[in-house]
Amino acid sequence: MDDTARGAATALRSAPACRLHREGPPPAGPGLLATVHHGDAATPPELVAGVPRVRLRVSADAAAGFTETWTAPGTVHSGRSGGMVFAHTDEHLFLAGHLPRGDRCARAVAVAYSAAFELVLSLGFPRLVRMWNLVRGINDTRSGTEVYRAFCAGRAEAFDRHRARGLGMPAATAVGALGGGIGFHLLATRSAGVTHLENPRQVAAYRYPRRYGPRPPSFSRATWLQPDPVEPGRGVLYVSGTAGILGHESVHPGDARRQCDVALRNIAVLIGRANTARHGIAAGFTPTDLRSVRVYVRHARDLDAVRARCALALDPAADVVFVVTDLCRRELLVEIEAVASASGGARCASAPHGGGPAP
Ligand SMILES: C=C(O[C@@H]1C=C(C(=O)O)C=C[C@H]1O)C(=O)O
Repeated sequence: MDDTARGAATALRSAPACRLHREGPPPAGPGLLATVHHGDAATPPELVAGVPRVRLRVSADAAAGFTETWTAPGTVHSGRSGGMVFAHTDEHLFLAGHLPRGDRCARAVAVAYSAAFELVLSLGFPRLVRMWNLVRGINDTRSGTEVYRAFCAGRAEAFDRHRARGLGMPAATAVGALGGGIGFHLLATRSAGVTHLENPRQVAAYRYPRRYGPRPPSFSRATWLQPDPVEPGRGVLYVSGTAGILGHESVHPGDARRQCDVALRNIAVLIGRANTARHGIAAGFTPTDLRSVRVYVRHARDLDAVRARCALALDPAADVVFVVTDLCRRELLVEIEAVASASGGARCASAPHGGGPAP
């Protein structure tokens, strides 16, 4: 293969890329898999000019809105099925679905998520990489069970049904939303290497004890996507929403600043070389490598303190958005998700582990 052909082949074996835009939706470009608007209106996902469009209402402050675009190299095909929309290249799939407001019980979630997993499998993308779940009234207990707990029970049932067909639990986020019922979107891949990571500082979420709900949450702490089997050091690490939880317990109730520091330290250990090596991944990261960072804050009054703590740990060049919304446990005040990429070569292979403030 000459250099040009090798370059093209490498590009085609790349992970989906996320960009955050604060100035409204960007013009459509090649390889656009989806746009996700975080604004003042929630609508069921739709195809606009053949591109999946998700509109979420996460924040009361419309001025805090932003648009996220997902791109992947190659020709994009898109479609609709059973109220869901999707787009894929040969290698990567984006899929979005929605449950109306009245359907936040375990049964409805199990049905909707099972349908999504069926579609993922029938389209030929059996490796889940990343999932987002935006849940209206996530801490609402008026039905007798907290909405998040009912959501977890339904989602766990959907994973149970598909486990035998090889569907693993990917990195995920589940946070509150102000509009819609439950909106979800996901990334999956056909054949790229996928490794799900756990964090030595935290009990695996799928092993949380029963006191947090009848079924534990179904997600991994991070997922490493390695597009090319012969380039083990090149890939993307998708970091789940990470909060101030040690073991399985929320720490520092009422103190957003200290919860933020614990979340940052959790991420530092999760993505650090000691932990990635333990999972057989040939790249390691520090918090300054994080990009497409999303910081969810329960109360607007904590924004300044959380911003200041994040500024100490993150790279000044990182794209960071702050979203004010509810989180999966009432006592949690801050949660952080992000992406880290490695282009292969010495830098990532030798990156030190750790970084960020101590808990
Ligand atoms: C913060 C936590 O969980 C949150 C809930 C998730 C889910 O249920 O998918 C995923 C990540 C976080 O958004 C945690 O348990 O550590």
